[in-house]
Amino acid sequence: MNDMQPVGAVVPLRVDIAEKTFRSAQGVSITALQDLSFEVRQGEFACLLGPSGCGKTTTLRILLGLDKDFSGSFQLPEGGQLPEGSLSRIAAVFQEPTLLPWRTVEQNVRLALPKSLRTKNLDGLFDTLGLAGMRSLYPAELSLGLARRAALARAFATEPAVLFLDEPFASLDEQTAERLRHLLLTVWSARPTTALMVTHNLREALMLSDRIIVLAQRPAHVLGMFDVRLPRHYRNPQVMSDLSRSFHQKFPGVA
Ligand SMILES: Nc1ncnc2c1ncn2[C@@H]1O[C@H](COP(=O)(O)OP(=O)(O)OP(=O)(O)O)[C@@H](O)[C@H]1O
Repeated sequence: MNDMQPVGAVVPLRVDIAEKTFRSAQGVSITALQDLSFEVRQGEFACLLGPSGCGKTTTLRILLGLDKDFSGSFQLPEGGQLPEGSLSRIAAVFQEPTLLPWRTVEQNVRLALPKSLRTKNLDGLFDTLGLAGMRSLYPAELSLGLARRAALARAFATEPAVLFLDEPFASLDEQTAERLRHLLLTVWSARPTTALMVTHNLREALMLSDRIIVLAQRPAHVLGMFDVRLPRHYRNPQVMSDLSRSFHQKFPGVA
């Protein structure tokens, strides 16, 4: 667990999805999730790790309220100190940064805020993410890495109770991805909100997580948990290699 006091959440993220089946017009059914149950504790950073096509994105879409056609239930973190006028307790970062092309970086971030907070001081957040000099640029002027940073800034600016990330560093070169992982940790550690990130990168999961939720092949259900109860600054290359070995002993053939 992180050392900082978690903020913004007083209940865990609790997921109990009995079943999610996609049905095509031709009558073909694909059951993506079955008996998927797990919990992410308050202020914890968890990763959902599983093979391609097992149902990770489907799970996030349900938790984000984008797909209501499933059986089961879930509970999102709530409560805590909501900034006055705040609308959203949920923030999400996707593979595609989904920035509005006709708005600057700063406008993209501020538009995610409730009206009463649009003038909030964001200097610290932009500085932390290395975006201080990019605030007036338009998305088309940004590299992919910078656009992902802007998407992170937009998510953290809202001070969410829960943060969902769906492979936010996919399709970046490894050096850029690594820099962004460190930036994500820095900005998250300043205000550790409950976070659930989808990845199929074990190293990334071991570096970022308090806990890894390991999913089986489709239909997704939990194979087991791997807790990384070690402060992140101790996770040097040797420790990471030991963690990776322990993970493979516990989950042979996964990742
Ligand atoms: N709208 C849809 N209609 C039909 N099948 C779908 C739909 N969306 C997803 N699926 C199927 O559900 C299964 C789970 O998909 P999902 O995208 O959740 O997997 P994933 O674990 O996120 O994969 P990846 O790691 O490759 O992104 C896959 O077999 C996929 O083909």
